[in-house]
Amino acid sequence: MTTPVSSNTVANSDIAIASPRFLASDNTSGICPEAMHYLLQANEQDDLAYGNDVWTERAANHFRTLFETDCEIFFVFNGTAANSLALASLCQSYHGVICHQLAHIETDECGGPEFFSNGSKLLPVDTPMGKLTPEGIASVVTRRNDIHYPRPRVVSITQATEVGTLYSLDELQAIREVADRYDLKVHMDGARFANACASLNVTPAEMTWKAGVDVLCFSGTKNGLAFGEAIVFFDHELARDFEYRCKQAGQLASKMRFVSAPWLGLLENNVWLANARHANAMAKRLSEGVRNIEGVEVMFPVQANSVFLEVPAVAQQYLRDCGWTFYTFIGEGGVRFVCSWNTSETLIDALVADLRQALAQRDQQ
Ligand SMILES: Cc1ncc(COP(=O)(O)O)c(C=O)c1O
Ligand SMILES: C[C@H](O)[C@H](N)C(=O)O
Repeated sequence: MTTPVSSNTVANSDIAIASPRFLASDNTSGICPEAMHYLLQANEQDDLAYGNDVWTERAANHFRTLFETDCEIFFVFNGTAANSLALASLCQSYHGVICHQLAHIETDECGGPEFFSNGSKLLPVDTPMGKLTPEGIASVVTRRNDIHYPRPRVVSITQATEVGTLYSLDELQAIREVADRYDLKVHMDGARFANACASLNVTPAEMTWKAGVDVLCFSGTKNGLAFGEAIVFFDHELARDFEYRCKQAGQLASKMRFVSAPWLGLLENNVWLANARHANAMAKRLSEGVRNIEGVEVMFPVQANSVFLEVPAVAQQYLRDCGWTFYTFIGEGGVRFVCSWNTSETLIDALVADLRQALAQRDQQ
């Protein structure tokens, strides 16, 4: 494999050095200007600590307007904390949490949900497209009813899923119906909630409490914040004492205003939606750009901002040599690219060109 001649390689002495290009995750993006504006605004003067500041109240009230209901909001640092603490508030240690086998809580949170719930067991299900189904949920609940097996208590769904697919409102409703049948709570990992709303063109209320979701973990990190996730409880009883759980877990920031205020940058003027729409559009551009590249396959329907591609190993190395960063350990293998609020058309077109070059070179070998 000769040294790549991608546009991204800069001749430097006798070797070409590719500057890194980031599409491995929406976690690599920067802070969007609107969020930065409020971060600086919150820095203009001192304020009360531990969430008692005016910015945290403003942001929480904005969420209640956005979700069209009197929900309870808690701001934490990252998604693993959000999911782990939310799940811990929904079940006891002897309960089980039904999730997809590709769920982030199962694959990428290092046992956080089990740890913070003092032992609630994740009960993974293998169903198509990274999505739980009513039948899959029922199969877990009815699998056993003896005292030796944890009692299923929660259904955890990820919207958009870890493989970039979406639950329709009807599918969410069907999951709510099976949850009611078996007395289960519904948790939504909304790491890419904004992308799902944008793609389905539905309101946050329609995709949560109106579809029977009890608690949502809404990621700001992946939508343009430096960090920060909002845990949104639609059932006040489930939120009882949750602030103590956050404090004990080290998730109560003393200068909470710097976590909450940037959310105003996303929530005002629906910047969260515009950021998500852009990321989704870039994912679509990528998936359409590679459609006619012989040897590259799109593994899942591109319904949000993630694109999973089957790419031959030698071509993967070519991409790495061109400076592309991507993960291969998520989902069912393949190469994952995730687009963000700031992903440019130029970057996407450069990736498509490098992929085309990679496969052309492979075919010449
Ligand atoms: C589906 C999903 N859920 C939750 C998270 C939260 O993870 P983190 O703790 O890295 O913020 C991520 C991370 O990107 C994710 O992809
Ligand atoms: C690597 C990890 O899964 C992270 N949540 C991501 O999606 O990039």
